[in-house]
Amino acid sequence: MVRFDDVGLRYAGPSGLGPQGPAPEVLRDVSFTLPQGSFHWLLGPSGAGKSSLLGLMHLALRPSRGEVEVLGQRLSQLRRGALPALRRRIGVVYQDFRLLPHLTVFDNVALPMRVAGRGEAQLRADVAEMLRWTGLAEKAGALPATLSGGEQQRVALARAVVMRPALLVADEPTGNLDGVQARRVLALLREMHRLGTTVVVATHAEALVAEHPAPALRMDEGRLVAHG
Ligand SMILES: Nc1ncnc2c1ncn2[C@@H]1O[C@H](COP(=O)(O)OP(=O)(O)OP(=O)(O)O)[C@@H](O)[C@H]1O
Repeated sequence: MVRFDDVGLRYAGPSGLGPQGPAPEVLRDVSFTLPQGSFHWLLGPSGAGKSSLLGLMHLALRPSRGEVEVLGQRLSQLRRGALPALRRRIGVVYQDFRLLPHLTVFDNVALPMRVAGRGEAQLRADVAEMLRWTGLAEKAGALPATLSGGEQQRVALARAVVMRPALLVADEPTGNLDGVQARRVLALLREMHRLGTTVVVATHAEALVAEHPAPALRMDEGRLVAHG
């Protein structure tokens, strides 16, 4: 479950100021609840605040005001030391993949498990399963630069879900892909939803949204203008 209650966000330096004085609020009065296991599109024009909203959801950002609750934990009440464990339950996929170029496909997908200190036997089994699921078993030893965009995004998706997150957020995950590859990535995101994960996908791809009707959060100028 994800709950935002009257959330505001400013990108300010430590002084609370932006370059031109008090930093403006890029998110304002945002309130919504996403039930566990739901699938939502996150829509809105460029600059509406979609990435900022996702950044709050996957705990890369903290709200300037209001409450963010993710997977039953209120951020305002969370001890700092508890943040990494909560983050591990959230998978993130970005438009630009963000793979580590010097690591193989296998090692990119294995990274979250290594960071979490998982044993090598479990890691090998889980990574292999994720590579099969994303159709990349043959590419385990390849470096990201030798893959197509669609393949790289599927590696990023495998890495995002290898820890079996309860929440998966994707920021324009199909923005750099052609129609066929975009559909393939979306099918995997929907499969995660079918398996019980809460999924939120920010996109400009109206055609993809039309093909896959689902509830949507719609942002405009930092406000949530529709939810349903
Ligand atoms: N790190 C940052 N520092 C300062 N301002 C930022 C930062 N990131 C985003 N913003 C501002 O916050 C507002 C919302 O940006 P955001 O990236 O969340 O929108 P978006 O809907 O995701 O846009 P797009 O669809 O183009 O990715 C914009 O005015 C943007 O300039």
